[in-house]
Amino acid sequence: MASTSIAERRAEADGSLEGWRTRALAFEAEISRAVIGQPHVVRLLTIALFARGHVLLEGDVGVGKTTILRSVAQALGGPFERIEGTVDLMPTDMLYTAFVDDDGKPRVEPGPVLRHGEDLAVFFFNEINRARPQVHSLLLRLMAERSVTAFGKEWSFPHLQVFADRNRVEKEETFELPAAARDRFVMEIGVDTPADPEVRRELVFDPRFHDVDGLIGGLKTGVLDHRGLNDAGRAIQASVKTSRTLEQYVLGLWDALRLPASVDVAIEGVDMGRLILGGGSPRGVSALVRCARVRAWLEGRDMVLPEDLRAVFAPVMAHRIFLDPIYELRRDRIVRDLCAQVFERVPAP
Ligand SMILES: Nc1ncnc2c1ncn2[C@@H]1O[C@H](COP(=O)(O)OP(=O)(O)OP(=O)(O)O)[C@@H](O)[C@H]1O
Repeated sequence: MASTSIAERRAEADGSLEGWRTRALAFEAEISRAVIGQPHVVRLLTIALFARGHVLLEGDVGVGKTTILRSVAQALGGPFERIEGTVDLMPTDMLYTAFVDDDGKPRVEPGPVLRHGEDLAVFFFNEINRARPQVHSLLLRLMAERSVTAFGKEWSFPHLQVFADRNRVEKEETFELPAAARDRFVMEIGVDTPADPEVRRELVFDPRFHDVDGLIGGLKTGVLDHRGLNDAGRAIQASVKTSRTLEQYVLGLWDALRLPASVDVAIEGVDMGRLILGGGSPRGVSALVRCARVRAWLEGRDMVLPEDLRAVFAPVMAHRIFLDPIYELRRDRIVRDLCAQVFERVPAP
């Protein structure tokens, strides 16, 4: 135990990528103390953090989405703000609050995005599909440019990570995110109820999991320094290599997504010739490679392998595939089959 912590401290002290990796694994372990049965989701969120991309979590009601995102914010440390999506939320509510104070004077105070100045580390948008499109477009700018204009000046948030969640059950009074907005999320991660009966038993019978504030409050904070993530992310991208054959493989996967019939992908009840309206932008495919590099690094390698692409493929690519509207209702199953078959049909190096 003692020797691990000395090794950890040494790794921290040298500030190298190996030190960052040690801390990234400690970060995952910390989150997994509060969030059980979701190692896959925790790994994907860590990859997104180091790929410097925003994330949308989607799942049934009460599967722990909020708990996961709050745990990430707690373990990361740094200023954290959260807003609830509602139908009457105005874009300006993200930026400032106007009210009449005790002396009857009008006052304007910074809202959640501006409250911590430019050091904001995590902005969590709860139930994003309950907010109206005007709010989405401000969020979009914040995500794409990490900046907003308010109080007559430009604010930039160089360390900002946006997390959003939406439940996939309720469709009443909700506003779907436009395709362009979804493309700005580096990943969309599906969260399901854990399948393991032992994990389910713990979730239901262990009172620790009934008290979210206690659960999250018990986590260490500042396991990663949010101010160093941009540099660490850049160093990972520069140091993890892709071979020429792997690059060919990525281009092959990309082609297969755009023209699935060309590699004999067949999905029951689907006319493969008309299924795809748009399949993966260059932004999407470069996000795939960025995330695969981070995944390789977390696994202790400096070379991307096909398994790294496979690990991040669906969360990075699925939401960027645009289908003919007649298939939208069956989207989840179709896109899952499509991604799986693309991997089967395109020969890996
Ligand atoms: N895998 C998990 N690990 C730890 N706690 C969990 C897990 N899944 C569910 N919970 C517990 O279930 C409860 C509901 O979780 P939470 O509020 O995070 O769900 P949610 O998916 O955000 O729900 P909603 O869609 O209503 O916002 C909390 O008490 C939380 O601690």
